[in-house]
Amino acid sequence: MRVRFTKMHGLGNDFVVIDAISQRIKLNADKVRRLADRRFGVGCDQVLIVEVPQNPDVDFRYRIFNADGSEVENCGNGARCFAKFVTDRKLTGKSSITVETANGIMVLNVQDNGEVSVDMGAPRIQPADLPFIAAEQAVTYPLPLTDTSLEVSAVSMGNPHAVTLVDDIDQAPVENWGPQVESHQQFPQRVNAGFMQVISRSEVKLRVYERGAGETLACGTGACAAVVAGRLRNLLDSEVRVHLPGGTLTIRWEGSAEDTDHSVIMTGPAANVFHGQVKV
Ligand SMILES: N[C@H](CCC[C@H](N)C(=O)O)C(=O)O
Repeated sequence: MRVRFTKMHGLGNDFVVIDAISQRIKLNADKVRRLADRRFGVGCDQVLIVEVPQNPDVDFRYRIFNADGSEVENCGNGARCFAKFVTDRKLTGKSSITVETANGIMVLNVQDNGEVSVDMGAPRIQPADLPFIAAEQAVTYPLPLTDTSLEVSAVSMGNPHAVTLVDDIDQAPVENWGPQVESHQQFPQRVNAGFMQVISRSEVKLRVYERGAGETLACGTGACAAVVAGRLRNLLDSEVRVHLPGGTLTIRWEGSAEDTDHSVIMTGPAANVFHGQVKV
């Protein structure tokens, strides 16, 4: 079956986006892996499928699949690209769009300058929310690796994140620590591994070894989780510029360790790369 798609990216975190409203598509993990393959397929970090919502009060549903074929709960850069996709293709005339994902309902605002601001909802920091196996909830947890032990913060943005502070992001052994954290036995559903260098109370550098995709040039939920982790440790103010290898996101969160029930607001760009058709 031939399917129309749009290749997009959010700060270099790249996606194959498919309109499953005006075309029929049946995907399975093998087909996702083939689509995402950078040699045998189109190539991307995640595949995003735009669908009719199940909830009549919501504008769209969108599903998120990692390059390894796993379906996941949330994707920050993907949400911004989804908003640009449905706007550009006139699937909606709204600039404030509601969308349901496996994690719940989000509101996305397409701004005049083309950037998209997303209410990512409130973070969850109970270990069971990730899930993360820990004796009790804490701001940081020791996480033994083969040749060292990290101190991680555990934050769910609907999807799980383990955030580690590093002194120098460029020297951090992400290719060694990332896979060990991602598949650590204390994370039964695996985890996205974030490595954050704090520059100031309003600026950080971040690299993310993503669950199911490896190190990406940017991770939206990872940037949200990193700011939450930084605020739980009282290192960051409520608005932070997060510098990722692919570019910068602005993250706002008014919450604290005492009161996490505040939405994280992520703002950043979304870009088209090309349109195409592919046999799936
Ligand atoms: N790898 C993530 C999903 C994609 C998240 C990322 N691309 C973002 O922008 O948030 C996970 O397995 O939870």
